[in-house]
Amino acid sequence: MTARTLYDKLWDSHCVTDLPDGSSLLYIDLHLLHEVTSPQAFSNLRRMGRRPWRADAALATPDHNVPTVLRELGTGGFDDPIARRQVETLERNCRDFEVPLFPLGDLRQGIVHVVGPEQGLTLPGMTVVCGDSHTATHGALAALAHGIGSSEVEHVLATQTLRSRKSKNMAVVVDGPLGDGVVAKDLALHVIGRIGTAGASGHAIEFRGSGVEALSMEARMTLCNMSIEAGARVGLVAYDAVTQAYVEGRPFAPEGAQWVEAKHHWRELHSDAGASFDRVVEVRGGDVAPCVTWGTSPEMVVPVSGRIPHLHEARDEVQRADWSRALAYMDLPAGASVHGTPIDKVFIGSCTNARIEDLRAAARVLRGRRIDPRVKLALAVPGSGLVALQAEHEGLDEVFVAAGFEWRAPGCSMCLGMNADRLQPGERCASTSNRNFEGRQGRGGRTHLMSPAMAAAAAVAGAIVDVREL
Ligand SMILES: CC(C)[C@H](C(=O)O)[C@@H](O)C(=O)O
Ligand code: SF4
Repeated sequence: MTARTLYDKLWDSHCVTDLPDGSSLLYIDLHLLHEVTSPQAFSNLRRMGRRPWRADAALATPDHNVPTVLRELGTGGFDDPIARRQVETLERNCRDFEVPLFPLGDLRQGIVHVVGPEQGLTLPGMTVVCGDSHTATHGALAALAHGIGSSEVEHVLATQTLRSRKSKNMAVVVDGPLGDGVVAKDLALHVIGRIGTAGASGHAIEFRGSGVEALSMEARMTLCNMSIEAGARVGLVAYDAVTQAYVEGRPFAPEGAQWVEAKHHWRELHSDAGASFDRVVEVRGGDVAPCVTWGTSPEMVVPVSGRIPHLHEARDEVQRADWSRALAYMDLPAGASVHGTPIDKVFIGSCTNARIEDLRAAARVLRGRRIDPRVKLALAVPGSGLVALQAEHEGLDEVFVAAGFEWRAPGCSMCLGMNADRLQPGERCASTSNRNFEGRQGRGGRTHLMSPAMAAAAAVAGAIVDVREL
């Protein structure tokens, strides 16, 4: 048998049939839903008199537009009528269609991409979809996971299958461990800086090599989460002892004889020796530095000791125009160093960096320190109620609050401008999220993407600094 990649194996084991137009029908094991991309799907089902094919293979939780303070319906936080209606609609749809829901107030509620793995709903070898591009996150567990559109949400609900086209295989091979103070977020930004935001278009990325094997599950999720920012729909990491240890004992993970059998199957979830990749990108782990974006795309990124490029360094006219526009929007001069750029707000959260390890990393920097008076607002937003509980158990909330941060309730929060947590026009934010396009965190807001420890360091310094020097 020919050697197959992990992606090939996952594809083959879920392909129901190949269709005449070159696409295939894939069986979907887990369907995650949130309030923004599901209403239309449910209302179409209702109109057509259809029921979900397997409601128990779905899980819904509100995340994008939930307030992170005063969350009860009827209190001040929920003053946006559209947001409120979407959350109420999700609750009603889940009730009517018998789809399991972790509602607001449930300790298990949170950002879907934090909740799925945390609950053991996302398991190795599965296909996982959600009406959300950052579904790639779940690929860290050796699952074939990607975002789908609203009409596909309806299709998956009705049939438990998805029409899909196979991507090419790409390997990002990380040789050797990351240096001290350098984390998966830096690696993701480093790779995107090298290959660009379209660099992995049409490919499924498998992150591999000793530098990836050394990463924790949380870190692997951060890495896969940002595959979409490199143009890939899918990010993957092979199953190994780290995956097994993470999954074991989670609420929905298999138990007893099923656990033993599952482990046996999961052992195959890696690319065969000799499997060929259409594209290979090699990174030396030790070459990666803490990274910070300076522009309005994740590829506009430099090491924190680096400087913003000069316009004449652009590869062509198109890039020059993009850089010029980005610099005007960000109000930064070409050629300047990013180090020392003053910031107004700090956001530690999102499906990229709101897991327990991320909060621990930020708290380690903040312990015994205060945020700089120039910082108007610093938010720490755990990715789920259970992450919050764990953090509180470890006293991390107290570290954040003592440093001057606000400790908020779980949701997407300031990752995107869909709830009350926003930047004001012109404000500059050190953010652990994944997107920095114009207006992403609020109209006129300026985003600098970085790791949790770097964001914490920026909060303390009131400016972008290298966490390793703090
Ligand atoms: C709202 C949702 C469809 C969107 C996505 O697909 O990614 C959001 O999560 C984002 O990060 O921009
Ligand atoms: S945290 Fe941000 S990136 Fe993740 S799902 Fe929410 S809005 Fe999208």
